[in-house]
Amino acid sequence: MIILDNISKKYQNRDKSWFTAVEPTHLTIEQGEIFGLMGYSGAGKSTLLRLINLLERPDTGKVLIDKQDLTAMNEAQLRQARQQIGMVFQQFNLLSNRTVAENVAFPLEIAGWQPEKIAPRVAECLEIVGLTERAGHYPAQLSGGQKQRVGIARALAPNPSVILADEPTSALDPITTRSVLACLKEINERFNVTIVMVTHEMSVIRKLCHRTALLHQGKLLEVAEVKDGVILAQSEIGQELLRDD
Ligand SMILES: Nc1ncnc2c1ncn2[C@@H]1O[C@H](COP(=O)(O)OP(=O)(O)OP(=O)(O)O)[C@@H](O)[C@H]1O
Repeated sequence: MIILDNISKKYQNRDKSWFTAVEPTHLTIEQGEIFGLMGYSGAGKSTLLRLINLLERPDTGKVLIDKQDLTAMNEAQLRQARQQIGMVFQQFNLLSNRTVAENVAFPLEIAGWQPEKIAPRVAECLEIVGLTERAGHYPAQLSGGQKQRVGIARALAPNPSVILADEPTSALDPITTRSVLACLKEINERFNVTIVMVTHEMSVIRKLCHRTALLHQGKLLEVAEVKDGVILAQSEIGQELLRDD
């Protein structure tokens, strides 16, 4: 369902030399999977995630989602295709001057939903994440876990087939992390939404993911299965990451 075909990304350093953040990578992520991207800091995890929805443009290769080639699209087509792809951020990225309900409504307004369809969809999404009671509150009045659940409701609102999550629980304590992971898992199971998630927390991969990619210095070392909460990594770096955990 998501095919990354030979994608790569370089950045230019201040001295004009080039730094490769993601080496040419081929990766297939199945519909309905919860797929992890793990690796040490600087491995290229966030860059790879942002290449999936073309927040970063790849230098080489193609990104195919549901057989649509995002890399071949013009801006208008890409805007349309991105409605299939929600995003959840480590620091939530909520609009502080909008209420919870207005935050969740935001992507629907941008996508041009008919006004009368927005309120019921917002109510539905807030119910899914357990925040119906907080609809009229502002982000500053919420706990970190509640803010992240608003972020998840916002990502879910346009009915995406894919949610990209960049360290969604890194700013949260262990108990709040558990409830946010349960929320993501429920969304995956109920709506068959594919979730691709960057995390440096092995426990998050163990609890949630079906498979995980292991990245190191911009290279995809392996794709490991997660079976009964055990990450079946074969590579040396994979073993090391698991030992350090
Ligand atoms: N916009 C940019 N310009 C220049 N270099 C960048 C840019 N974005 C990322 N990089 C570099 O690319 C490399 C990979 O970064 P990336 O954020 O993808 O890694 P990561 O695995 O997510 O790391 P972390 O766990 O620390 O967030 C890093 O060395 C980073 O400094």
